[in-house]
Amino acid sequence: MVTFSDMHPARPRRSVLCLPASNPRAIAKLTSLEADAVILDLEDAVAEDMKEEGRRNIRDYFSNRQDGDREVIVRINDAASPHYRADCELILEVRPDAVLLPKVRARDDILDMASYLAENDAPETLRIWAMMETPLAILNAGSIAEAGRTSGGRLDCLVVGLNDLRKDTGVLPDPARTYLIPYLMQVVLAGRAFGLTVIDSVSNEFRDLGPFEAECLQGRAMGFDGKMLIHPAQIAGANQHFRPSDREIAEAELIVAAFSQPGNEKSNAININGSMVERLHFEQALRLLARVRQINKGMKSE
Ligand SMILES: CC(C)(COP(=O)(O)OP(=O)(O)OC[C@H]1O[C@@H](n2cnc3c(N)ncnc32)[C@H](O)[C@@H]1OP(=O)(O)O)[C@@H](O)C(=O)NCCC(=O)NCCSC(=O)C[C@H](O)C(=O)O
Ligand SMILES: [Mg+2]
Repeated sequence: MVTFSDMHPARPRRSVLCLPASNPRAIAKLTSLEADAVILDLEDAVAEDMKEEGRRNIRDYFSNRQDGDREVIVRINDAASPHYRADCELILEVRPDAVLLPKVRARDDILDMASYLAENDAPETLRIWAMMETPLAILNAGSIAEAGRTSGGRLDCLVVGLNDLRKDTGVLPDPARTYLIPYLMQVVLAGRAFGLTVIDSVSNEFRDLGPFEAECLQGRAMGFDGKMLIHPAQIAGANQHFRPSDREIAEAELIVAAFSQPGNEKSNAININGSMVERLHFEQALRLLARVRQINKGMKSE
C-alpha cells in the first residue's frame, strides 16, 4: 500500500551528504556525486582551528557553484559558540539553499534565525533546517516544527542527530535502534504535522554497508524522506531505499487508473481486487507518482 510519507510533496531529499567544509578534496568530489542534497559542515566535522578555513572554502565553493538544481546547505556552529557570528555573516554572503542549525533546543532557536534572515533581507529561498539532536529538541519537537509556520514558513526540514542524542541520553548503540525509536517517531510526527521534510540520522558505518542498509529500510518504514550521510559509499543505498519501489509505483498507477474510470471519478471508495481503496489513497498515489517524476528528472545515472 502507498505509505503516508509518499504524500509529502517536497523535492527529493533521499540522500543528504555531509562533509567537513575544511576538506577541499571532499568538496572537489561533489560534482561527481549523485546525492540529492549536500551539507557543508562548519560544526562538529571541523576542528576549532579550521573554522575560518572552512568558511573560506565555502566562499570559494559558492563563487563557482556547479551544482545545478541540487540543494546545498551550510551547517553552522550553535549560537553559544564563538564562531556563530562569523558563520551567520557567511550565510548572508553566500546564500545557500538552507542554513542548518545544530543542537536546536526550542522554537526560539528557529524564530531567532528567521528574524535574523528577515532583518537582513535574506531571500525567501534561503530556508532553515534544524538538527533534532538534543533531549530538549525531542521533547519540544511539536513546537519547533510549528515555529516553521510562525517564521513565515522558512523552516523546511528536520534532521535527526543520533550521535548527539545517544551522548546526551545514555542510550547505547544498538543496530536495531530499539530505544531510539520513540525519539525518531516523535520527529517524524512533528514534521508531518507541519508539512516538513524529515531526514533520518547518519549511520557511522561506511565500509560494511549492511547496518547502513538496514537503517535505510527501517527509516523508510518509519516515514522518513531520506537519510543524512557521511560518505559517498552510502549515496546509492539511500537513493534506492528512499525511492518508491517498482511495486509501489505499479500499485499507484493502478489506483490512479481505477479512479479515472467512468463511474469512479466521483466515488470515495472503490474495490480493487478485493481491497477497499479510498479517495485518500488516490491522492497519495498521485503524490507518489509526482515524486517519482521529480526523482527521475534529477537523476543522471543511478
Ligand atoms: C568518515 C570520514 C572521516 C572518512 O574519511 P576517509 O578515511 O578519508 O574515507 P575514504 O578514504 O573512504 O574517502 C575516500 C574519498 O572520498 C572522499 N570523501 C570521504 N567522505 C566524503 C564526504 N562525506 N563527501 C565527499 N567526499 C568524501 C575522501 O576525501 C576521499 O577522497 P580523496 O581524499 O580524494 O582520496 C569522511 O568520510 C568524512 O569526513 N565524512 C563526513 C564527516 C562529517 O561530515 N561529519 C558531520 C556529519 S555527522 C553528524 O552530523 C552527526 C550528527 O550531528 C549527530 O549528532 O548524530
Ligand atoms: Mg550532532
